[in-house]
Amino acid sequence: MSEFPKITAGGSLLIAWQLTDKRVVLVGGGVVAASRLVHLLCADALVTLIAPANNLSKEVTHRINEYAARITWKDALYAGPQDLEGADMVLTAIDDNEASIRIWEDAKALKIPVNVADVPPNCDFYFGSMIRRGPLQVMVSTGGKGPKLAAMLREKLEKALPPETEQAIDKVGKLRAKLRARAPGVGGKLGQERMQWMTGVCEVWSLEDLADLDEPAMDRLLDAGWENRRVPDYQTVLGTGVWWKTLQRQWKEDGVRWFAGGLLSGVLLFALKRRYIDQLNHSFRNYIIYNDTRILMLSMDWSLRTTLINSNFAHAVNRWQARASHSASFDMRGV
Ligand SMILES: C[C@@]1(CC(=O)O)C2=NC(=C\c3[nH]c(c(CCC(=O)O)c3CC(=O)O)Cc3[nH]c(c(CC(=O)O)c3CCC(=O)O)/C=C3\N/C(=C\2)[C@@H](CCC(=O)O)[C@]3(C)CC(=O)O)/[C@H]1CCC(=O)O
Ligand SMILES: NC(=O)c1ccc[n+]([C@@H]2O[C@H](COP(=O)([O-])OP(=O)(O)OC[C@H]3O[C@@H](n4cnc5c(N)ncnc54)[C@H](O)[C@@H]3O)[C@@H](O)[C@H]2O)c1
Repeated sequence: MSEFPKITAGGSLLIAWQLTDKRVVLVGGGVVAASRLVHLLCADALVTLIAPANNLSKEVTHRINEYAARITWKDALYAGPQDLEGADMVLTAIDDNEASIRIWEDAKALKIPVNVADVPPNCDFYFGSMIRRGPLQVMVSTGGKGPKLAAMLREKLEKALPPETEQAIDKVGKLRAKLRARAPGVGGKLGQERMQWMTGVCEVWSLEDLADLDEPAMDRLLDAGWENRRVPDYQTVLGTGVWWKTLQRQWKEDGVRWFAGGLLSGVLLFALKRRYIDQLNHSFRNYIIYNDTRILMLSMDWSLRTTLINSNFAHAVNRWQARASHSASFDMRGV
């Protein structure tokens, strides 16, 4: 058994190719070309699109207009190697096999990396199924074995990503830039310390904590943490503000349940009040005193109480009994 990880050969090299302002020639104007165009524009490439006007897909037409500054459109069929001059990458997505093979050969002669959609032997690199969440990009590749499965797995992974992923990455990016401003330079002891400290923050702070970082909190984290070469936790950096944050988070997570719970308790309380409290209230207010005995009368209305107090008691009780017999429950207690 080796202490080093076992190598699984036969895969692809998955890399994040930097295409900003590099020239990419894309041949074809159908739906596949449209999806290639999206990937290229997301990577800030400069695109030369070669495709005749008569078969342009709606999306490709839309992109040409939307990104006029980034896309140079040649309304023509692929003409030969001169079309590839100065390109850093070539992509084809056309329904003409022979033309595809010619483009592949021309690109090879010019040593330009090329992808011929759906023709694995004519690809220096394959596309994969992509997740894009702000700065986060995930590519699922099955090494050409099952593109549809790749797309389905991508959907599963997408659902598994925590919602604060994007923000957390953005905030870490800002924090790292601030850290570099305080401790500039490449390599050396300072570089080691910087990396150790950043690693510590990422390990100690949850994605949610990181996503919550604002400018002042970043400065406090750097003042208290980096300057002393230690990693304070979220609570320490936020101070008393942590209570407010916790409340906000719980509201975000559980707000709907809180609201429903509140509503339910309200309704329950209201019902209870009507059923018991009102009755009690009523009974305590509606007593009469007869021969020094306080007589409580439940569910007795005000008019009857007034009658009882103001008139002959026996007469009133008779009236009350008459009412009680077909309406309220009653109770008479000496208190
Ligand atoms: C991931 C994705 C990215 C993209 O292209 O942007 C992509 N194909 C996608 C969809 C897709 N492609 C096909 C189907 C039909 C169902 C099926 O066959 O499964 C579906 C499903 C659908 O359409 O839903 C047909 C197909 N594709 C290739 C062949 C040729 C062959 O296998 O020999 C054939 C058969 C043609 C035939 O039978 O005649 C070849 C390639 N397709 C690749 C990428 C590369 C390897 C990716 C990997 O390693 O997984 C590779 C090698 C080269 C390349 O094109 O770069 C995109 C999903 C985007 C998304 O939705 O997320
Ligand atoms: N990898 C994938 O995800 C995937 C999925 C489906 C299809 N495909 C393959 O990709 C290719 C394109 O698919 P599509 O659905 O976009 O096709 P499509 O028929 O919609 O479009 C083909 C485009 O290529 C253009 N074209 C044809 N010959 C040309 C040439 N010599 N020069 C310049 N432009 C030319 C046409 O004018 C048209 O705009 C097909 O070979 C298809 O099998 C790949």
